Amino acid sequence: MLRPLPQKENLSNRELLAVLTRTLPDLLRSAPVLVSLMLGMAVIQGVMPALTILLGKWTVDGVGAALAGRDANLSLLAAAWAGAALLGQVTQVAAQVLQGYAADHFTVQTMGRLMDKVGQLPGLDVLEDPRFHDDIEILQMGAPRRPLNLVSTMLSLIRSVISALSVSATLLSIGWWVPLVVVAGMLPALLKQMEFYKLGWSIFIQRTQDSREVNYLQRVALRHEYAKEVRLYGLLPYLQSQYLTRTLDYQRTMRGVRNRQLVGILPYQLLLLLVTAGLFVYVVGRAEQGVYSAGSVVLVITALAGLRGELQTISELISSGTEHLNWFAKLHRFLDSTPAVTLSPDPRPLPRELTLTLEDVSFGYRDQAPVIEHLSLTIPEGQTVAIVGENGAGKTTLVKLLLRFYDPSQGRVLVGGAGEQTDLRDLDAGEWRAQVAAVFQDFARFEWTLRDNVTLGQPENPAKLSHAVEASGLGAALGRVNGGLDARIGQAFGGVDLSGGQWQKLATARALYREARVLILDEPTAALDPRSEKEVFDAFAALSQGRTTLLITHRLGSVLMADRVLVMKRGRLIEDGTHAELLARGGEYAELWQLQASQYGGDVSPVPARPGA
Ligand SMILES: Nc1ncnc2c1ncn2[C@@H]1O[C@H](COP(=O)(O)OP(=O)(O)OP(=O)(O)O)[C@@H](O)[C@H]1O
Repeated sequence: MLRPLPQKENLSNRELLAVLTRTLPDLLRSAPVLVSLMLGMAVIQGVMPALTILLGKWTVDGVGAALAGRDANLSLLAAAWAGAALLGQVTQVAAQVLQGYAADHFTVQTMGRLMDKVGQLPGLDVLEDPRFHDDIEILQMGAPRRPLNLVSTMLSLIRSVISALSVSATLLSIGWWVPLVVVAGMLPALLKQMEFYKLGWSIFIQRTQDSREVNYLQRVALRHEYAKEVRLYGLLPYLQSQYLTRTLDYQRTMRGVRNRQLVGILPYQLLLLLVTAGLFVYVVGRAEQGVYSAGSVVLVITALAGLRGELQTISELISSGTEHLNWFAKLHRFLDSTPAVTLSPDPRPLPRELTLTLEDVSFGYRDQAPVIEHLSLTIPEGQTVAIVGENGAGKTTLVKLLLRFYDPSQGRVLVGGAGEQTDLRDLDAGEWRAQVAAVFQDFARFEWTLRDNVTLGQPENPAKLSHAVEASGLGAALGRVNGGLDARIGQAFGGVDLSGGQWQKLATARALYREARVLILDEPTAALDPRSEKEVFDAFAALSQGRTTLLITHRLGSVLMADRVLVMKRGRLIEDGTHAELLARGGEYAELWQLQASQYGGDVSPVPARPGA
């Protein structure tokens, strides 16, 4: 039943480098002091291993000299050991403290960038684009850790490279060719290791895409919002088998990669072993001949072990750095996305009269077929208009165009009376939307207090609030909610759960509280019982006086509150007139009306008809 998601390509090395050269200066600019201090710690930590190796050599040679009765400044060496150990401890603690600061800073900064970007998207085109659904979730989850992880990885890489170079440099005391032989022996193993990491990463990428579906399966199996269907339709075995199939498949693939990695790297490890063993035998042999000191033997042993560890660390760091850079590539893609709906840089003033005009408007979502076609109509300010039509006719899409969530692909949406008509694209989107209140079909259920759910960030006006709560019918429902308007709702934070109808009343109260000049009601009473429906429509009828009201409804009885009815079919306006005119015409509207009237024994009206309607 579930289709596999399309696989995305792994970024090439050149692309990764481009992401890195954009990201690092960004991060450095955002916290120059912090990053510089962290860099300082990394450099100190980088030279520490070489210092320790040299101290080891000098100490062994010093002890040898002292035993032979020669002059050796052992107390100075002891002080140097203590100083190096102290420096190591201090830099380690300081690095951890700085990391804590950096984590806090980068989390706020990255979430801020994401939210700023969303603030620059006045429309819904980017957020509703399925190509960004995955990315937005991955970005949100990664924002608190990826920037710090990348900085830490880069600093650790710098530390490890310095450490590897300085440890190699200590081998120069044995011979100029020694570091070269060691690196030549270690490099093939390092490269092979990185190749395997890259393979692991590409499987991980595939897995991130897949994991959203696996997470979704887990959510459906475990969360309360799906529990009814899961039980009624016995979905659990299906969910379990899907979960197991996908997870076991991933584990199998990863096991294969791991095993191939372990076996594949063996010859290279063997080469490394030969080189280091050969060098060890050579140095010990030459020490026996008195060419090298005992300290030099100690130096070779510790330097070889240290170098091996550092090279292993470097390959791991490059691999995890690649992972973080892939996340940043997604961040850049989102930040660089150019929305189809853009803010006007120099918006024109809001017209005095808010008459709405659509001029030959056509629209299709993304590159899909048009869902609104050649729509032309005028809604004078103050008119109440009902929009009816079959499912998918384009009614809600029309509302999205009027709110400028999308721009028409063709034609214009204009606001204003004669002589002041202004294209919606030239207005300030925020100022225009402030004139509109809406009850959306899929309104948001914010899990806040009832009060915050109604006022939605506007200053609280007690008289307006109590009117909105009463007129929407929410007041009656409140009697059964402990805490009244201050009660928290929704289950996410242990609040009271409302019934579907109560939520709808709440959405209505929100629209009533806003007291806007244009009221949009998209199926506002679909979940209400007949008495509540009547009460809410009475409230709308009172509220719509003097306001432009667009009522989208399948309950044709409510159409009687409208001055005018628009009938849409397959994105086109096919009928336009009063209820009486359209009934008399005997077209689509009359047919729909008759159909519903026959179901309700002739009376489908929750509200008294408007005079003249
Ligand atoms: N975000 C979207 N992306 C792509 N297509 C969409 C999107 N929203 C709606 N559509 C499509 O646009 C068409 C019109 O949808 P719309 O929601 O405007 O219809 P409607 O008349 O309001 O329907 P209903 O009465 O069922 O609410 C439908 O075919 C729908 O599948």
